[in-house]
Amino acid sequence: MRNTKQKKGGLYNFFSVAPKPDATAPAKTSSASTAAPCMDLTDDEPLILSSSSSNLIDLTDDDLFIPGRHLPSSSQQSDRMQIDSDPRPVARTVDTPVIEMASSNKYRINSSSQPIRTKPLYSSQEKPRWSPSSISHSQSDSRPRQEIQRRATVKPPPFMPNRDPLVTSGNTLAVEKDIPSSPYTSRASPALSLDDEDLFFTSSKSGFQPASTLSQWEPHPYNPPKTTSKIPTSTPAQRVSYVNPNPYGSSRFGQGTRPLASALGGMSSQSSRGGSSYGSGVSSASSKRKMPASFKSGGSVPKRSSFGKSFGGGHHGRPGRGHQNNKPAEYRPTLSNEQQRVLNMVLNDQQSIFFTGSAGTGKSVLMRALIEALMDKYGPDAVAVTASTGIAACNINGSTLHSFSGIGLGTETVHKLIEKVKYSKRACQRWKRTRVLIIDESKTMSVALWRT
Ligand SMILES: Nc1ncnc2c1ncn2[C@@H]1O[C@H](COP(=O)(O)OP(=O)(O)OP(=O)(O)O)[C@@H](O)[C@H]1O
Repeated sequence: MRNTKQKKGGLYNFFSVAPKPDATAPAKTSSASTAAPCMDLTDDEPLILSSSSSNLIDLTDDDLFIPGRHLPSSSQQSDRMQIDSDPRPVARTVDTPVIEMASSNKYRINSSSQPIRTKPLYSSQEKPRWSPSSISHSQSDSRPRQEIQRRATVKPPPFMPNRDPLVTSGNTLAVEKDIPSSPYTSRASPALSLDDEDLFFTSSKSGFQPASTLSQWEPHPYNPPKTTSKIPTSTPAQRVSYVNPNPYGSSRFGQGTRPLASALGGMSSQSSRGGSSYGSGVSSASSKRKMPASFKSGGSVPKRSSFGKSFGGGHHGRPGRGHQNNKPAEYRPTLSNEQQRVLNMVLNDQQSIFFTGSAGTGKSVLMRALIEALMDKYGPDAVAVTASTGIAACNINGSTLHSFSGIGLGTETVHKLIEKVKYSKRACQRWKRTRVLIIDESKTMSVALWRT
């Protein structure tokens, strides 16, 4: 980068910015041009005004390129111009502000010697050299600061997102220096591939930490894994029993745990067969997999058969026989006399009843007591716990009446509904083994369905 020292031989567009002592003495400008510091404006370099050498630099719109005043010196080349339009004394401009302007603000002289200020043009390879830190001001300058700033203001270049951060060198600073690189385009961003078999692991080729070092992995306290394997530990107190994430749902929920089971130890039945509905390459990934130390202690996951039992094997929506519910015991208040009377009517007298009441009268408490007592008496499969809506069914850990009965929407006639139930083998089995049918929130059922 050239400084503002005078050059004997102008190389490019060489402008000597000197004070104008007297308009009537044009010959003196020639000597002033040789004595005064000069400024070199090239195509490649920004305009630099150095204060260390007490150069006179003051670029304003009034000072530049007045036609008729640009007198090419005979001792200089044809493209060497002298500007003597500044009437201010030299002493005033000592320690002028240091202004670094971008190359886009250079001036060009056309054939008619008219100044043309070109717009900032940045090619795809050129880096913008604008920076607000490149503008500084001297304390001894007598001009208002706002004026200096206005003159030194350089319009920043447009944002170019696909460009690399500009590497700074020398005195040139760049506005893109602090722009963070995009993680999608940065070459330094390591590749991270995720699939069901590569949980917690990254490719070693990417330079990431290998998964084998993640021995201290622990689940997030706010999102603990609901399904854990039976991990044999030294003390029985630390043994983690199997927790059913959805003990009241159907067996379909058991499938959702297999990816996690695969991540835990790859011991699920489906992973052992080498097939997975969550992507290919399971067997190859399993061979390369290194489990964290916390999962290396021989954890096993129940197979498909036990899954079916654990996850609500009973199609009535009740917990299956293999279910082990670790939920805390519910609060079971002692039944009142009225509640106990209804309970006796059902259990002892075997009456079909319809009990209702206003909110908070203990209907749900009585319902839970009835279900428990009936299951103890007739067996879990003989008691069908249903509700007219899904939300009500979830509240009592049951299923909807339509789902249990297999009648679909239940809008057909009785004969057609019977044929539909007969067509479903599982529905027929449910009806055959049911001895007690409980329907919660039966008020919301349609009258037509009641009559049916
Ligand atoms: N016999 C009882 N002894 C003590 N508390 C009871 C008894 N029966 C019900 N409760 C309490 O009364 C409250 C309301 O009971 P419950 O939810 O069964 O009423 P509900 O009729 O089902 O209300 P809703 O119709 O709004 O569902 C509950 O907090 C329940 O614990």
